[in-house]
Amino acid sequence: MSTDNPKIIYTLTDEAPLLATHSLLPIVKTFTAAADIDVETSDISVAARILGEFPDFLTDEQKVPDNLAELGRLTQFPDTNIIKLPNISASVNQLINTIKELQEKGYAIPDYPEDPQSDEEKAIAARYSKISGSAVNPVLREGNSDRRAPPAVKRYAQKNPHSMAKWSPASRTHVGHMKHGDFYSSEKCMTMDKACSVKMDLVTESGKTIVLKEKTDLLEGEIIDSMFMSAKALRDFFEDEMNDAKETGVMLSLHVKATMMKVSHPIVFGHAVTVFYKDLFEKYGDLFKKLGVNPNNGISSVYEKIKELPASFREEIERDIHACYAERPELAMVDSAKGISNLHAPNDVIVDASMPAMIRNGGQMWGPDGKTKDTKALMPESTYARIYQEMINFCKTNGAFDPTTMGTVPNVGLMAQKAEEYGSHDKTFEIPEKGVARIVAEDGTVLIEQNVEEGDIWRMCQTKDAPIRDWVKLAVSRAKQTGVPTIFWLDEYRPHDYELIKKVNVYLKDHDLEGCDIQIMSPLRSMRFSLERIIRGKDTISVTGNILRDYLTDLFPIMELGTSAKMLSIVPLMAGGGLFETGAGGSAPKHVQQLVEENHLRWDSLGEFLAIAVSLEDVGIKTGSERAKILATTLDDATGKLLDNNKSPSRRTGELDNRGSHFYLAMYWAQALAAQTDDAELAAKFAPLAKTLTDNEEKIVEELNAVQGQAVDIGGYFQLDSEKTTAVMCPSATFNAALEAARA
Ligand SMILES: NC(=O)C1=CN([C@@H]2O[C@H](COP(=O)(O)OP(=O)(O)OC[C@H]3O[C@@H](n4cnc5c(N)ncnc54)[C@H](OP(=O)(O)O)[C@@H]3O)[C@@H](O)[C@H]2O)C=CC1
Ligand SMILES: O=C(O)CCC(=O)C(=O)O
Ligand SMILES: [Mg+2]
Repeated sequence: MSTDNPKIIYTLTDEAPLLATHSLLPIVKTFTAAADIDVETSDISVAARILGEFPDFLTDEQKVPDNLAELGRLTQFPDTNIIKLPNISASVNQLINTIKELQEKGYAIPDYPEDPQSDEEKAIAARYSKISGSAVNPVLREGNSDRRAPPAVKRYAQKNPHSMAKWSPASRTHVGHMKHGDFYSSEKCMTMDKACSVKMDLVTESGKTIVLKEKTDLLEGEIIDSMFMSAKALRDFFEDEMNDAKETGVMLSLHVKATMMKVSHPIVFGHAVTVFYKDLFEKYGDLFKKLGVNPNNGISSVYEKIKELPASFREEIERDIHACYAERPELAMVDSAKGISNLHAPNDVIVDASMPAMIRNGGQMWGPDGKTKDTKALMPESTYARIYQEMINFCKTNGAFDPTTMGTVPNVGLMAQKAEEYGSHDKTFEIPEKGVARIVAEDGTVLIEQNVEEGDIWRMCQTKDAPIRDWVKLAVSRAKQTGVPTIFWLDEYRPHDYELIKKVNVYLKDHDLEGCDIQIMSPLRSMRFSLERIIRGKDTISVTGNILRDYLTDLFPIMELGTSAKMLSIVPLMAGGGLFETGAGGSAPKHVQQLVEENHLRWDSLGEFLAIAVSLEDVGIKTGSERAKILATTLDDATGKLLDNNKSPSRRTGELDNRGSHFYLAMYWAQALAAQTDDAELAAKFAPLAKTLTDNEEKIVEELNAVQGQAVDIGGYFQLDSEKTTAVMCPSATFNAALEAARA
């Protein structure tokens, strides 16, 4: 059904946010209906994206539309309003598990070809690669990023500080990064003086020319980068760092973003695995190849593939795995109780969340014995790793941050039109043989070339001019609105940043900068500057490229607020629409586990509350709907009250959880609407709901909490049974009836 009503598209995603949606959406729809706003859903879960990609394998009843493509199309229209929840950026392991679940449910989709040989297998692998990794965000993020802690949230954190472990000046924790042979060392860059198309090829030492990417169209003013990571330098780095950790007795951890950097980082992860377990891979190299072990998927791939061997042989290999631990340093664990280490699977430790969690924890991670310890945090690429070392140094000198007094560091991030690393996935290659990697223009001119060796990871990134202009504009507007010093984190010694700096200096002149304090500093100086201010309670806006956007919008919120889930995360689309993201974190797989085992969901939907409010405000501004504006302000009031009254979810089973916090939001929202005087009809409409919820508060909370403690069935992991999940997520008959009555 389509109406002329303003429309908000609410995405259905994965894991904890999808569970929370089953409870929150009926509430939201009850309220938006009063302002004649349609809230439509769009399923972009990893399962739905797989089904959308393979209609030719499905029955007519099973077919689903390609929702992501449709949303991508809609980002180009000014009246588009999308609320985007975090979704799984699937590693190969996650993709395979999703496929398996769907096949078991009767969808005849093809197996994932782990080692595609035939043309048919290669075609299927290419179709699956569209779904793997960070496949959603780059499509929807047709605008730059504005992430910040709203004042009410910041005040709440200052009054109710989360725990912060102590930092000792004697902490041995440090970052290990490459000093040569990484992307930083090899980066070359140029700005296009006219539009053209380029080819990426490799001229091998043996005289062949291998075309790696036939055609990439470039616009005038676009910045392109070429860079490679030397496989040899990377392996030497891992070997040296592992030996150092062993000799000095410090625990080892690896921090990559194999989901978002979906081509390069799984390879980096794979090298870490084969270097750490080098005796194992030397001994069983041929067998592992035959079995299809892929170290890029972690040591879990070995365990998975040896399952098919006779028990005695399998046990021998398992003994050899264990023998490696005697030679190597202790490994940081993801789940020490289950013996799952940092090298188990690449999606288990994701740098943007894992480094802040470690820093918040006094620089410590969990060891195999379940105790927390200092760690050597390996993050091979030095481009961005050094900012973490700067923060670690700061904590060693100044102690842990104090959430009650610290300032805030919001972020304005460049990411539109697949800026920087976002656009590199189809331009990243593992070099098949030694030669010269080249970016060549149509007329045959070689624009950039570099000498590479077999196994090196070579990539090209693109950053278009219009997004850069838009990013500078967004930074200036935040600087003006806040009066806060605004720092561009750009490294003039890095070729890419050098080109960006030239543009930033030009585009800043398009704006009236009266009263603004805007500076450009290297990422290290920017970090230091922001930290010196933050401990004095002062705020500093960070304006960064795409990767630092990702890193900083978990790093600072986790120190300031305890989690990045509480961030306001707006993407003003360049075509005029709005993409309202919820929080800055991910889909919290551990929360699903707790729900399934104990029927308690500790997911905090604060990010959703904030996003819905700005989405409604946007509808109000764009359509002139006063009711939408009232819904937005009353929702913000309700959110503030929820925080003040401590009605956020508890981590502990038996206490108020996600569902209970949604009840309180509904009650406070209805009360605020009933109390407002701008629209008497709206007030009258919500008065009965406000009364019913207020009168039945105790009963509803009791109904919501009583169900906890037992295992529940939601009918799947990647594809939920909607009915079963709704039953689990909406267990209060009294609350359900009240909402239904309000909708009638
Ligand atoms: N925007 C997006 O679409 C993003 C998607 N992802 C995807 O999310 C998945 C998991 O990523 P991961 O790196 O583990 O990061 P997550 O942010 O999902 O998890 C890290 C931890 O942060 C805490 N957390 C995150 N969100 C909330 C919330 N709303 N309420 C309460 N606590 C929260 C949880 O801590 P605790 O366990 O202590 O409660 C959680 O375990 C991956 O598949 C990744 O690809 C990741 C980042 C962004
Ligand atoms: O796209 C992704 O995989 C993750 C994105 C992310 O972590 C972020 O935007 O903060
Ligand atoms: Mg992130």
